[in-house]
Formats: sequence, structure tokens, C-alpha cells
Amino acid sequence: MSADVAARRGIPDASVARLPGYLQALTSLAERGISSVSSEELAAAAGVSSAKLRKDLSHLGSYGVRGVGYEVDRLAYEISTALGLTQNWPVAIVGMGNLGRALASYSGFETRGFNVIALLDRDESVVGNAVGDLPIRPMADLGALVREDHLAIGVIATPADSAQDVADHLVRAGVRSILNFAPCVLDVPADVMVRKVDMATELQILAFHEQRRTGELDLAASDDVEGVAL
Ligand SMILES: NC(=O)c1ccc[n+]([C@@H]2O[C@H](COP(=O)([O-])OP(=O)(O)OC[C@H]3O[C@@H](n4cnc5c(N)ncnc54)[C@H](O)[C@@H]3O)[C@@H](O)[C@H]2O)c1
Repeated sequence: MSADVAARRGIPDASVARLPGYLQALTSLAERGISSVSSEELAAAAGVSSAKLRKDLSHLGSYGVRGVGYEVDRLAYEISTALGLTQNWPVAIVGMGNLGRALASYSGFETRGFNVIALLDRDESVVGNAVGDLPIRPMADLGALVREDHLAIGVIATPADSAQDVADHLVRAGVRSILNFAPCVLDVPADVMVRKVDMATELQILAFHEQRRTGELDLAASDDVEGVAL
């Protein structure tokens, strides 16, 4: 799906990973009625350097106009096309516990290219309940969702010890793109793409930098103290 489209166009993975950020920045500029933007402004809005932004966009064949910059709508369309977002992708969330329900309740996916078309769980006591307008369906419905509703992306929001089983189930049903929230590594065929979201990992990276910063501050403070003593 999206990464495939980008890969076929020869866009490096690191650039693909930054495209959603550019698209988000462009969308908010468009909402504010801004029709053109310089590479410096767009780069600042997306939190990257303008050199990196220009390089990333050159992979799409977008170079902007000297002195004018980029047309906001046009660039948003080009990025959406590269990401495969000119159509909405049907998504199913598997695991309707705390996380699954929170994801299912979020209404913002649709404007960003994704329709959550189904919610699934193996627990018979929750199957039949609804989150918003969508009923929770049994896992046995996965095959029909792929065949009839063109389900493209499966989101795994089950405990880690069930995630491989769910991934196998998704793959057997014909799903080729999986977003995994469970803290585990999934074994899937080579043609299946898995992306992992792990808030704890992100927090650990922040903790590392926070610790380093605190260490530097402590060091600076002790230098000051030494300075005073001398
Ligand atoms: N990635 C993140 O940042 C992040 C943040 C919070 C939680 N998590 C992870 O999300 C997952 C879900 O957490 P939670 O608190 O919502 O759990 P939960 O226990 O509240 O819900 C899990 C749900 O998955 C269902 N389930 C279990 N095995 C299944 C299977 N084989 N097929 C279908 N459904 C199945 C259960 O019936 C239950 O409804 C956990 O792996 C947790 O570690 C990740």
C-alpha cells in the first residue's frame, strides 16, 4: 500500500516517513487560507531543515518556484498521491480493549485517508457491542471483510501474547499491511508490511535524552561550584 507506492517511485524510506508530517503542516496551512509557502516556512512547520525538506520533495518531482515557494494545495495533492491517500483505505482494528476502543472512538482518521470499517475481538462477551456506530465483530468475519469490503490494513490492539495469532489470522485473510500496537515482534511473510507503534519505546528515548540533559546540567553545576571554590 502507501509505502509500496512510494517505494515503486524510488522514494527512500526516511523521506517517506517525513511525508505525513509535511502533509499535516500543509493541511493546517490550507485550513488557515494560506495558498503558498516557502520551503523555510514549511520546513519550520514540519520540524525539519529546509535542505532536508527540499531533498525529500525533489523525490516527488516537486521543486517549488524560486521566490514563491510551493503551492499548498498542489503539494498536498502530490504528497497524498505519493502516499496513496487519494483514496480512503479501509482499516480494521483487532482487540477491543482499552486501546482498541480509544482508537475506534477517534474520529480524525477519516480526514487523513483511512476509514475504520470494522472492529473485531475474539471475546464473545464483547462481540455484538458497539463503539460509536460500529459493532464489534467476531474474528471469523475477517475473510469476508477482505473479500467484500476490501479491508487493506489491520491494526493489532491485543495483548502481546495474542498478537502473532492475530497477525497470522490477518495474513491468512489476505491483509498485507499491519499496524502493531502490541509490544512484540511479528513474524510475517516478506510481502506483508508491519509498522510498530510503541509509546513506551518513544518515552524511553525521551528518558535517555532527559537523563543526558540532566547529567549535563549537573556537570555544569558542579563546574560552577568548582569555579567558586577556586
Ligand atoms: N503501542 C502503544 O503505545 C501502546 C499503548 C498502550 C497499550 N499498548 C498495547 O496495546 C495492547 C492492548 O492493550 P489494552 O490495554 O487495550 O488491552 P486489553 O486487555 O484492555 O484489551 C485487549 C483486547 O484484545 C482482545 N484479544 C485478545 N486476544 C485476541 C485475539 N487472539 N484475537 C482477537 N482479540 C483478542 C481481548 O478480548 C481484549 O478485548 C497491549 O498489547 C498493550 O501492551 C500499546
